[in-house]
Amino acid sequence: MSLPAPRKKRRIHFDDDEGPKRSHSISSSPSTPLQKQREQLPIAKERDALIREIRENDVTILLGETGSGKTTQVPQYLLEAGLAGKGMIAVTQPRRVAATSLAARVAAERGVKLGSLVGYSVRFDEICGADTKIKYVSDGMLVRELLSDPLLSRYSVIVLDEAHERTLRTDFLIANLKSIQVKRKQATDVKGKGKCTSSAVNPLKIIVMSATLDAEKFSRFYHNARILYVKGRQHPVKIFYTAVNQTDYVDSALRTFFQIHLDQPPGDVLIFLPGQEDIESLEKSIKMHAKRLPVLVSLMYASLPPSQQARIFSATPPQTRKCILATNIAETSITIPGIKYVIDTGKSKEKRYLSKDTGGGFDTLLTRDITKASAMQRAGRAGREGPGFCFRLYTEEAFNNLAAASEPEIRRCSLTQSVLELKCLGQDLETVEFMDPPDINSVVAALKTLWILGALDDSKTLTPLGRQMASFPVEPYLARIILASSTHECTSEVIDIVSMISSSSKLFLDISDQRDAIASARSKFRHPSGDHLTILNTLRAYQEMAETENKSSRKEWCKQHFLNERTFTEALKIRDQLRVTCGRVGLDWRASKKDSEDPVLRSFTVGLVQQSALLQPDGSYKQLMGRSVVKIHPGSTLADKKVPAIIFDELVYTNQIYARGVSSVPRSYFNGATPAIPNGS
Ligand SMILES: Nc1ncnc2c1ncn2[C@@H]1O[C@H](COP(=O)(O)OP(=O)(O)OP(=O)(O)O)[C@@H](O)[C@H]1O
Repeated sequence: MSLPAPRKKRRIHFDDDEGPKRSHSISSSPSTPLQKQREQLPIAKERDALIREIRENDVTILLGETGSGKTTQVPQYLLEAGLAGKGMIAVTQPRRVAATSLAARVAAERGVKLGSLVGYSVRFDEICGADTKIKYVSDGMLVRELLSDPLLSRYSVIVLDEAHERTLRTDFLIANLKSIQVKRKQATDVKGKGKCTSSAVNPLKIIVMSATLDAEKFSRFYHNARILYVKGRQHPVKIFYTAVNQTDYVDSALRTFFQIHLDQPPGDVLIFLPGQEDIESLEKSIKMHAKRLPVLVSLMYASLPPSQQARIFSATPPQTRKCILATNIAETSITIPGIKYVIDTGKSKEKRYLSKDTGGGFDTLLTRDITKASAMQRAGRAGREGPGFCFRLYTEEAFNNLAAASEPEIRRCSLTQSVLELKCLGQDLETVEFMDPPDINSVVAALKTLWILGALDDSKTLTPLGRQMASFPVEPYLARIILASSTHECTSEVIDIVSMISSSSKLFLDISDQRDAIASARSKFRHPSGDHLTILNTLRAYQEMAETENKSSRKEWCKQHFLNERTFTEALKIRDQLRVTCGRVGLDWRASKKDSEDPVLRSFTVGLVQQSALLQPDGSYKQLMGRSVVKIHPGSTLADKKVPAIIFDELVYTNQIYARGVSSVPRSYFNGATPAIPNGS
């Protein structure tokens, strides 16, 4: 893509185009002790009143501007006031990066080692100890704890942070905490009368927090709970809108970045874009134009490995401006030191369930306009250490027309895992009191999937297999594959592949101008049946090499084969956890076959029966269960091949529907795979 020189041409005009003045400087001094910083936060003035209210009320809804100090301070106030009692304080976060970085910050504020008094727990990673009292936890992890401890008896206080995001897991917790609180209260009353032996008798306090929340709605749900407002923000953020709407938001972001870079005082820049592709394209353009003007570009999106995401928090070298290109995963909760300028494209990707009626039957990501709540959260990432500036790449009128808040995930995402989790708790999605009830079609689709996987019987009752599936920290279909591998005696191989699939980073690096070199470097791993066994071959080759080679040779080996080493390291950690879970459910993960091709593919077919397609006479592939015609993704080892039947990990919806992570299987594998599957096509 050729781009105009950003400075001279097509300057973007903002409504107040004087822009931030050069005289602005960041006010906080690096030598300021953390304690002093704490005392200066707006919430500090309200500390005593807050504690009093929380002590008196079972549920508190707390609203305060971004950066006012809710997330880092409230848990510490609770601890200092003795409200944790003998239990712990959990603070939920919709995103893992927020949970890990907040725990590190609060541990530093208290002068303790991370994992002692303050810890965190996110999927596949936990740093906590016996003396942990404040635990930052992803909402998904707290849901998992619920499965083994239905009264969450280890916690005295649960803080639901960033509740406005209304993730499926947060909604799940909002609903369950309401009934848990009643049960624990009853237990306390009974114990008071000397009749109870339960240890989970301490009452539970619930605190719901956000900067952008429909507080009245939450209050009504929790029996008119008390709403508290923390006034004020620590530093101002000046907002600029474009004079006219921008059609190409990547190009506009590029030009706005250089307007800041060339004209404005030091300070790092955070740019919000919808997805990885836009981020990579903007990264290239910035690097191309910034040759003589030092810019350090860092990236932040969900599929980047956690260790790489963490780089955005590292210090900016002197005389350099850091520019972080992020999706909405950097939108809430986190403080990125140095950020003074935010550029908001006004777009994000939103997960949506495409129903079978529209040719789907799967979750997909669609680029959409953000909401007012998101715009405010994005602006709030500036102005955390000093005055900040937010450049919105849309007009003020467009902002006024944005929806106030996004539709809750429960109304737009696949519910399969949630239904399974509720079943394990003895509940039904249809009968649980949610803040917003789910769409009945999504409930039916989830029940059907679980029945096909064998997690539910004909009367929608949880089967022993379903309970085993819920024990695994992966999607139900992957858990089903692992359990099927026990029958086919290939659990070792299957867990290897499932771990690689579950890793958050892409294994195969794709560099468009080196396609031939890539194909030849990786040809030795290629398995004729497709991607699943190719992944296994690649992992085996990596492990064999890693046994004898040092760190730098391993890195070189990965580079030569265009592979992402982080995928291997992350997958090996995930594998450890899956092996432990196998042990817990009585499965021998060491089970392995010499010739594993057939058993592995049979196991995968059991879990992927809904993610399969059959070759049609016209050469296209049609979903076995569903109406979509799908194409094999160009990145697959089976791209352009015609095989009678395929199974795949996921569907990607662009201008076509692509199947990704594809293997070829004989049609006969589907016979009897489930009672609902028709024979052949
Ligand atoms: N990692 C960090 N490095 C430097 N300062 C930090 C860090 N974390 C927090 N702070 C400081 O503490 C302030 C309060 O942060 P906190 O996350 O508690 O605010 P909040 O009210 O929860 O905001 P939000 O709603 O945006 O999450 C920040 O504005 C910043 O000044």
